[in-house]
Amino acid sequence: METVRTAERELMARLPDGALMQRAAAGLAAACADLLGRVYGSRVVLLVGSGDNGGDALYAGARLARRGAGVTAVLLAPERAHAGGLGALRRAAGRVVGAGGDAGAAASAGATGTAASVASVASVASSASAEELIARADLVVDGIVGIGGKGGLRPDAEALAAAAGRARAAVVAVDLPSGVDADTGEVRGAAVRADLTVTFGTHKPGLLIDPAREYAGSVRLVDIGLGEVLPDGAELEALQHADVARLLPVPTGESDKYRRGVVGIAAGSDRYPGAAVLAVSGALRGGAGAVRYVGPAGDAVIARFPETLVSDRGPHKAGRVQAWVVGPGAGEDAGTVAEVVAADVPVLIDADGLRLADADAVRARTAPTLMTPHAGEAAALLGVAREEVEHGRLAAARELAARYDATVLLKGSTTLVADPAGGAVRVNPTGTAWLATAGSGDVLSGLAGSLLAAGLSALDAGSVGAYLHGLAGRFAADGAPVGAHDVADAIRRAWRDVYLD
Ligand SMILES: NC(=O)C1=CN([C@@H]2O[C@H](COP(=O)(O)OP(=O)(O)OC[C@H]3O[C@@H](n4cnc5c(N)ncnc54)[C@H](O)[C@@H]3O)[C@@H](O)[C@H]2O)[C@@H](O)CC1
Ligand SMILES: [K+]
Repeated sequence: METVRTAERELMARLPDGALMQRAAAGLAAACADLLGRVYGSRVVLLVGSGDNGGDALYAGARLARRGAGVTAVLLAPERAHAGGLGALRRAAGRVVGAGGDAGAAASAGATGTAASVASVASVASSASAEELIARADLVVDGIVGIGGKGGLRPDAEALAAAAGRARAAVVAVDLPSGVDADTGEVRGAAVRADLTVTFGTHKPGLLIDPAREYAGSVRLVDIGLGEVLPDGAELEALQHADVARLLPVPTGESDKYRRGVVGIAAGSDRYPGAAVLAVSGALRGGAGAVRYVGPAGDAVIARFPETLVSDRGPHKAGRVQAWVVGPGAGEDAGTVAEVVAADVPVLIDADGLRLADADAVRARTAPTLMTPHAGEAAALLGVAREEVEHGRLAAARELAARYDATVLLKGSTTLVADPAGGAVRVNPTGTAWLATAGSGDVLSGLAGSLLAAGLSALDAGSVGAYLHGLAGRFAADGAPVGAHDVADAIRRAWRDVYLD
């Protein structure tokens, strides 16, 4: 968040005092009003911490109060609440209570002057009343902590977050849900669960990554003018349709099947022939001109996809390919994995291949390598618990990329693609929970491998593959369970959706 803070400081220096906060509060109040539908007569509770995040909430609350909402601010640290915001709310006839505070005492505090006087009147109260207010509210605004938050929520804040979670009210988070890490998406303790997050200036990386993404609800960005001062080189980026359309390999008049790239699939085993069929099904839809299959499941592959070039000799002898995919359903065939890893073309390593590949051999490769672990596989490679990866996806993807000197596509609730050279990590925006189905990863590895063979870089092949795969998953599911082969079938529709958009 240092980049955001620096940009804010730079912009603030050029603007009148408080201008940014006013922009933020105006956007926040508008989003709250949209969510409420009818502002007049609605009950709004503001959860107010001791920083500027609370200030945003107070100013937005004042705007809602002027439009006839009944607004009550619950102050976590009455003596340190944003004084200007508190004054504005008071002038708009809003009420103020301490976090443990009772509404009656604080109503009188609201009539008096400074934040300090609020502290003196509201400190006696029963903790039930703040929670009762929250229970009766139509809307709860979480201004406990924003990008200045450190560590998990403190116990009094945690109690308010829990009360908001139980309430029937809609919950709007200011800038980010309090308790989530804005930089990494990590959630290490209690955090507010929001229906909507109104974030200022720029998308905070954490809001795009699970588990934080789940806490954020839908995210609305309010432009406060930071764009002009934010440096290029964000830490995260998400491809859009137009980006993907530009990257899709499309044949020209000069193309023949070899120029379009041949992808080799070394996958499947006697025990798991299906993995080979699914990887080939993805590869056939990825834009390569031909798919070569090497392994013991040739009959099953040919039966389903007669266009596949099947070989039962090892990868070395299978004929020229522009990229290899190795690992899906490979069982214990370490020899094939080693042969592919030694090839001097781009290689995608997935599933069993990740376990079987020799780390030094992967690092020694000179052509690009794309590794596609899910959280469990990534955890095994890193030697940590699976939860460690799930809670810190960004760090795990970066760490693996650095250790293996490979591009890493970390699959899961939020799919990330990290390059070993550093630079922005790509977050896939198209994922869907329906893709958590057996064999879906095999389809993705074939698809991304095909894109590699067609000439995309490992970063582009991984992120375009994940994008199409996610979209295909959505089309295939359409609200009902899907099998991996349905996803493979829907890749063509996803491709058209992107390309013809
Ligand atoms: N700087 C700017 O130019 C702008 C900032 N804005 C708002 O200001 C926020 C940042 O404000 P601040 O830097 O004052 O920081 P915050 O308000 O995010 O939080 C800092 C305060 O919270 C307390 N705190 C820290 N960790 C806590 C925890 N775990 N539990 C409970 N309390 C904790 C600290 O003691 C400190 O007083 C942004 O998120 C945004 O909402 C907006 O008004 C837009 C403009
Ligand atoms: K917040």
